[in-house]
Amino acid sequence: MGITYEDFLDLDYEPTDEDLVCTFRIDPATGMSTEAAASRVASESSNGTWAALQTGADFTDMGATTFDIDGDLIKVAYPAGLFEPGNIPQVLSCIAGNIMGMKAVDTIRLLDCEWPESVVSAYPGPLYGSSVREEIFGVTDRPITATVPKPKVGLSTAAHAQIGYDAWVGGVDLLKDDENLTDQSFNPFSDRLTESLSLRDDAEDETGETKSYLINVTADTQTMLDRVDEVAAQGGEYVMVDIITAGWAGLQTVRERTEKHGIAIHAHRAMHAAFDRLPTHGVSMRVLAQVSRLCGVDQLHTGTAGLGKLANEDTVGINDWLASDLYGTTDVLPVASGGLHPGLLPDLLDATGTNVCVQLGGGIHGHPDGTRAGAVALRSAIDAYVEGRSISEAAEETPELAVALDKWGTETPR
Ligand SMILES: O=C(O)[C@H](O)COP(=O)(O)O
Ligand SMILES: [Mg+2]
Repeated sequence: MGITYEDFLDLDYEPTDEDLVCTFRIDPATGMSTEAAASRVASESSNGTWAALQTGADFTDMGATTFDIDGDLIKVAYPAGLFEPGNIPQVLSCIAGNIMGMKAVDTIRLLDCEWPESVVSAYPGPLYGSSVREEIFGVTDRPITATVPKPKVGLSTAAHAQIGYDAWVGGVDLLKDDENLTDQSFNPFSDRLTESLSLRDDAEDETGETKSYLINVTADTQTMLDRVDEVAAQGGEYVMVDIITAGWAGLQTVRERTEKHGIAIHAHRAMHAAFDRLPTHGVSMRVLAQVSRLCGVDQLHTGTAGLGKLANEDTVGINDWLASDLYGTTDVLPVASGGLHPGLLPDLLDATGTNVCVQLGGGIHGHPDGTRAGAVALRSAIDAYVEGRSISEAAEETPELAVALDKWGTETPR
């Protein structure tokens, strides 16, 4: 039986509960009909190719079906049996593999996936999700907060830990490594872990509040596992992984190890914009977030609803999906980060709600009176929002917030 690409188009097909349904936006190549391009997408991403096959060999039909075409949007149904259980790299090699570069389409963007339970049940999902707020910090009614020491790299270990201390005693919950700080000579991983957790303990003693640290373990997989073990041995509650640059396979292996230690995963998405920034091509952040939830990250950067320094994106829509029911899979706590300062908090929290983590780097360490004042300004803005007080009222009671508002107002930085 020859397979030709017309075999992959059936506008009468009704997807089953077992199918993974993907929505793509396509721009057919010149001279190619939308139907032909849509069929090639289903073919190349499942079991077909450009030529009609005449092998004559028997095979299990794992072909996908394009079943809906609506303008430049198409829907493709994939049989669950096409996907190896628990193997995200293989799933993405199907639904975001060759089709991203094939000539049959000038551009193509994977917009959304509707995941069947049979695929989802093969993944661990998050260990904590948004319950990190209560389970780790005992917080139920406010966002948790984080800060990245700046300059993002180059600080000595002692300076990094001291900045963390100043932020913790100022009211911030989490110290966070930046995405490109791992184990460099100026700030070695093990030293940074030990010194930061030691000052974390001091800050807890001083404030009576739980404090924690998002240390970046990103590296080759074995090194990441060793670092997870090291964090666990030193009493850390989190690890941070640059999930795009570390890769999905590495993340899945780290997730297996964090399960053993009861450690939460903070997912930074550096390099995501290589896939999701162009509206006509690539893989949407919505799909990257879906895959991250299956792999089991607890916290994930999802943008700032257009308010910060990063390009605008569907932060709220992605956050809603991360909180949605997915056959009982634990949710993910969204992280708003990138160009935020206290003056933006009311609008941000109006958009995202308070079941989030809010990270400020420059918005704390750029405070005219330094890190501790910047942390006080952030925390007072958060507390005011939760208590229903306006930020200007809060500023009358908290001079550090007044100084931050005087410096940055409510303007969005670039
Ligand atoms: O890693 C991040 O999220 C950013 O580096 C945040 O830094 P910023 O708050 O200074 O933009
Ligand atoms: Mg950063």
